[in-house]
Amino acid sequence: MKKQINVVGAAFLENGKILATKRNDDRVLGTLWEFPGGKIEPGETPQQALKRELEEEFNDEIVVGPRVTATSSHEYDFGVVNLTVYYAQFQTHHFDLIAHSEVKWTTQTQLNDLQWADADQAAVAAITQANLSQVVFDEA
Ligand SMILES: Nc1nc2c([nH]c(=O)n2[C@H]2C[C@H](O)[C@@H](COP(=O)(O)OP(=O)(O)OP(=O)(O)O)O2)c(=O)[nH]1
Repeated sequence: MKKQINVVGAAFLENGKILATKRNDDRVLGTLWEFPGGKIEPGETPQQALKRELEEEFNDEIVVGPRVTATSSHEYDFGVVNLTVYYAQFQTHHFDLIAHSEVKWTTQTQLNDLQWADADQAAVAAITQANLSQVVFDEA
């Protein structure tokens, strides 16, 4: 069986726009757009993993909101990525680009103009169809 890689991503929502990020070129899938985040480590909840990753990648504290849609799996040559995306908001605004080469705040329709990693298709489709004004952040 191929290696299973459990990954969590953040769909940051601000003023009706969603943050799309492009990984540094030297990383796996470096030419594609993704939701910032990374692998869930043993013993972590998805929310804890997301907070840790965003501190590592942007040096920011975040609030994790509801899940965008069900976990979706995609088989790459290096393994199977099981991706879960959550809506999120920034609590701090350092926004240091430590692991990314490009970031873009996009409207729902503009999301479809970007070339996303294969595992992201379901989340992108769900966000495109969502009523973003009804996404609630309990902790915020
Ligand atoms: N963060 C993130 N990763 C994604 C998305 N879509 C997708 O297929 N992936 C893949 C790329 C990677 O294989 C994996 C995430 O792992 P990661 O962000 O820790 O990337 P990495 O392999 O560079 O990390 P590392 O082993 O160097 O610590 O999931 C996405 O939207 N966000």
